[in-house]
Formats: sequence, C-alpha cells, structure tokens
Amino acid sequence: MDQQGADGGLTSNREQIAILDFGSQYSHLIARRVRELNVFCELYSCLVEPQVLARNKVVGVILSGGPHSVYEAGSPHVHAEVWKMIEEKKLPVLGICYGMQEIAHVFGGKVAPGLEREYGKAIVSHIDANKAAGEALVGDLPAEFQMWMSHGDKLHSVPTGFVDILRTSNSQHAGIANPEKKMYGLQFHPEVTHSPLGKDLLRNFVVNICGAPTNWNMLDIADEFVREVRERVGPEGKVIGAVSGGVDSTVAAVLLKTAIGDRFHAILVDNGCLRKNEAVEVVDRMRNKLGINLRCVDAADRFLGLLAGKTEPEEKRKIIGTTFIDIFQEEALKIGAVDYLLQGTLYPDVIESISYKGPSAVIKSHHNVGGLPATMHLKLIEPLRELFKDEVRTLGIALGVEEFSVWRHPFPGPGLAIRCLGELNMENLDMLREADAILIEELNRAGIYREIGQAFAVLLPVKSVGVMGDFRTYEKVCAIRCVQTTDYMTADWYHMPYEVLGRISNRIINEVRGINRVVYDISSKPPATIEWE
Ligand SMILES: Nc1ncnc2c1ncn2[C@@H]1O[C@H](COP(=O)(O)OP(=O)(O)OP(=O)(O)O)[C@@H](O)[C@H]1O
Ligand SMILES: O=c1[nH]c(=O)c2[nH+]cn([C@@H]3O[C@H](COP(=O)(O)O)[C@@H](O)[C@H]3O)c2[nH]1
Ligand SMILES: NC(=O)CC[C@H](N)C(=O)O
Ligand SMILES: [Mg+2]
Repeated sequence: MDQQGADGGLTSNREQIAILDFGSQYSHLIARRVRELNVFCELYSCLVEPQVLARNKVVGVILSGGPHSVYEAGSPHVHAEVWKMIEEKKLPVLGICYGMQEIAHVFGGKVAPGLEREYGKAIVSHIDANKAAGEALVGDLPAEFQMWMSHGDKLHSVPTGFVDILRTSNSQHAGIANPEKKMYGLQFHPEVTHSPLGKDLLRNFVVNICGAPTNWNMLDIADEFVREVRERVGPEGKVIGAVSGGVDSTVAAVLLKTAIGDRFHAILVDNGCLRKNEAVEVVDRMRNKLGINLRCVDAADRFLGLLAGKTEPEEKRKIIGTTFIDIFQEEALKIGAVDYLLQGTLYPDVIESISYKGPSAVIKSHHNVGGLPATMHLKLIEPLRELFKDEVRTLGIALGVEEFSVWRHPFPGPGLAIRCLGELNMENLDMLREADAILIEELNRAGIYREIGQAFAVLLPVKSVGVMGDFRTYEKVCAIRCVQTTDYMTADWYHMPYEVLGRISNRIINEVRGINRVVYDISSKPPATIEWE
C-alpha cells in the first residue's frame, strides 16, 4: 500500500517504473499503458527529489513529453542528483519527446527549434546501419510503422555515446539509443492510440530492457491489501466507511469486509439528493448480495434544511461536504472506539496533487482531495489509492461484485443537488428523480447504457410554454446529458440514436408532472464540464 511521506513523496514496496512528468497531456496515458502490461508504475513530478525515488524500488525510468523547450531558461530539468542515481544504479531510461530532448540536453546533444512543427501521424523506419543498437527496443517492429508526433523542437545532433536508430521523412533523429547505458529516446509518442505498435515498444522497454515484473494483477493486489489492513487495524480495531453504492466505495467496502468482517461499519448517508429508490436498493445490495454491515442514515431533512435558499454551486457543495463529515463523526462516536476511516480515493486524485503542473485551478471543490477538516482524528485507509477507475472495475469483477455495481455510471457525492439548478426543494428533486429514472431505464432498454460513460437528467430553473390536451402549460425544462469518456477529465457528448432520444423525451414529458420540454446537451468537455454545476 502506498504511504505518503513527510516530503509529499510516495513509498511503495513494489518494483516499479518511475515516470517523471514534464507536464505532457499524455503523461497519464504512459502510466495507463505500462499498467496494461501488468507492470506497476508511478507518476512523479519531473522535479522529484532523489530521496523520494530512492525510497522506491525503481527498475526503470520514463521521461514524459512536455510543453517546454529544453534550451529555454527556466525550463524544467531532472535533478542532477537523480541523474547521478540513475547512472550509479544503471537504471534504463526512455525519454519521450521532451524526455528525449532532455537526454540530449544533458548528454551533450543539440536541441533547437525545427523548421516545421510536426503534429499527427508519421511513418517511422529503422536506420539499418545501427540496427544492433536499437535491437532491444525496436528490433521486432516491422521495417516501417506509424507513430504519432507532437513537437516543434528537433534534435540537431545526437548526444555523446548515442546513435540514431529510427528516422522519419522529417528527421534523422526520430529514435536514439545508447545500449551500454540502456538509455533511449523517441521523438514520437508511443503511448497514444494513434501509435498502434506503441504498446509493443513500451513492452520491450519495461519488460525486456528494465526487467520489470509483470505481476500487477488485481487479485494479488486484493490479497496483499487484505493482509496489510489486518496488520494495521489489529485484531480488535474498528473502521467506518462512507459507502455510496458507487463502484469505488463498493469495491473498497468488499475489501474491508474481507479483511475485518463486521468490525467494518459502512454508512450510507441519504442526503435527500439520491436517485429514485437508491437508498433502499443500495442497502439491499450491500447487505444481501455482498454481506456488508451497512447502515443508512436518513438525513434528508437536515441537508435540505441547510440547503434551503442556496443557489450557488460551490456553496451547495461545501454545505453537503461538511455535513457528510459531521454525520460521519457522529456515527463514529455512536459506534465507539473507531480509529480508521475508509475512503475510496483513486490514483488520479493522488496524481493531481503531485504533478509537475501542480494542483490545477479549482473548477469544482470536489477536485480538492484531502479536504478533511482538522477536527477529524480518524486515520485514513485508502485501498484504491494506487488504481485507475478501470482497474477498480477489474478488481470489482475479480472480487465477485455483481456487474450492476461494477458498471454503474459514477454519481457525484452532492448528487441531484448539483443537477437541480438553482434553488432546491423536495418537489423539484422528486421531478428530477422521475426524469432520471426514465432516462436510465430507456438507455438500458436500448442496450446502450454501457456505451455511455455517464448519463443523467438536469432540471433547469427555466419555464417554457407548452400545450397539452388543448391546455396551455407553463412548466420546467429538463436537459439530458450523456457523455462518452474514459477518464472523466475530457468527454464528448454521446451521439444518441434519434429513436431513443424520442422515447426518452416522450416519456419524460408524458409521465413527469411539471416538465413540458426536454432538450439534449451537445457540449463536450472542455469547454463545458460533465455536470452543469
Ligand atoms: N451518499 C453517500 N453516503 C456515504 N458516502 C458517500 C455518499 N456519496 C459519496 N460518498 C463518499 O464519497 C466518496 C466519493 O464519491 P464518488 O462519487 O467519487 O465515489 P463512489 O460513489 O464510490 O463511486 P462513483 O465515482 O462510481 O460514484 C465515495 O467513495 C464515498 O466514500
Ligand atoms: O464526488 C463528487 N463530488 C462532486 O462534487 C462532483 N462534481 C462532479 N463530480 C463528478 O466528477 C466527474 C467530472 O465532473 P465535471 O466534469 O463536472 O467536473 C463526473 O463524473 C462528475 O459526476 C463530482 N463527484
Ligand atoms: N510533446 C512534447 O514533448 C514537445 C516537446 C517540445 N516542447 C517540442 O515542441 O518539441
Ligand atoms: Mg458516487
């Protein structure tokens, strides 16, 4: 299990590939690709201190791309002590784009602006005279292959001890190698899907050249976690956990229950902003299907009382966030002698706070992980801290969590409070609950629920005129939002078949009193966000 050190660095006891992030938009993708090879890796800031890396069992290093130019004053560079460590431990290094330019910069090559910027597909071929030098990295790739480029700077001469191994029509230096030092550089991005053989190339580096173990597999992780929790909590210790019925907290709860049985107390808070029948269904599923000791705290009136008259999205979130924690602490006191709190933090949450770019601007307050109040004395248990969302899903399946829970779309903690725009009241929330239930039912009926990353209805604080059965109506507008996404950081609107859209619209207008118009949201993220508030 990862632990956060005093200097903010992580410590893990697994052999790993360290990815140093120079701020590329693809850095997370490098991590994803390496994980898909069943190899454990972690993302670090490119400015990582040597002692942070030294605490981990690093078997190889990947330098990511980045927006800067190595020759500019103030551009980021790997710590000299880290380079020293790499050389002393003879760690293999793969530099990608800026990463290759960094290798060139450090080892005496020349990097300068190219005549043409190069974005998009490029055909890469081997440099036959240096075949032996590139053998370990690209020896098994065909004579020509397609890779994705995204750069403006270029290598004008190779660094000392390196030779060119790959070229494109635009550059003699598309790939460089120093096989003695096991150091390689690539001008292109093997991590993106537009580089079809990129995964083979990465496998050659991490598995063959670095010798990283390919044992990152979800069942082993589960066993390891269960052992660690038993040790940490001891034979008597109790743990409480906030469990929403979403995939993250469900998988985390199953792990805790396996580790300590009924000494794990799961709590579902009904904040009045859950979906139709949700509290009843989650309790039923958790207790009866998964055997988890879960209690529902009905706090709908308390939340709605505090939210009355509030319309500003961030204010709504803050009220809900703090009230969740208040309830949690009250429940911990009732149970008594609870030392630990289970959280469903995922790896992307951790990455956000360590990336080179630093924590991004706060768009929505949920992005602030670790915003727990100082008055909270519970110690954290975060079993999913090393995992990406799809790894959590794989783990859920391996642990026998039913498909329904595993594939559920994410549902935000503040729930319908941020989908009922403007002022909240029970009448509007009930309207939204009905519309949302119809939407989800129709997506399931059409067999397209799993094609969509997230789907929901939004109740707009807008009225429009309609005509129903010869009467004038003046009622609310409901927006439907369906997006396709893998990481929820970017998203495209889902191109929903017209017949399904038609059925959803008809049913909502006919069946939900108070709504007389349905519109479909066709905004991507960015510039929109997934939620409306
Ligand atoms: N109604 C709730 N009752 C108790 N805990 C909750 C509730 N809603 C959210 N939480 C807590 O907040 C955490 C973050 O919520 P989040 O929605 O990101 O995760 P999730 O609900 O587990 O999964 P998903 O992202 O798939 O919805 C949850 O893991 C859970 O611990
Ligand atoms: O637990 C949460 N608390 C929140 O306050 C919150 N706001 C957004 N989300 C979820 O985050 C993902 C990205 O959403 P946005 O594009 O709207 O930022 C989407 O999956 C959103 O549903 C939240 N989750
Ligand atoms: N994608 C990158 O890493 C770009 C690196 C550098 N800024 C260039 O334009 O060449
Ligand atoms: Mg949720």
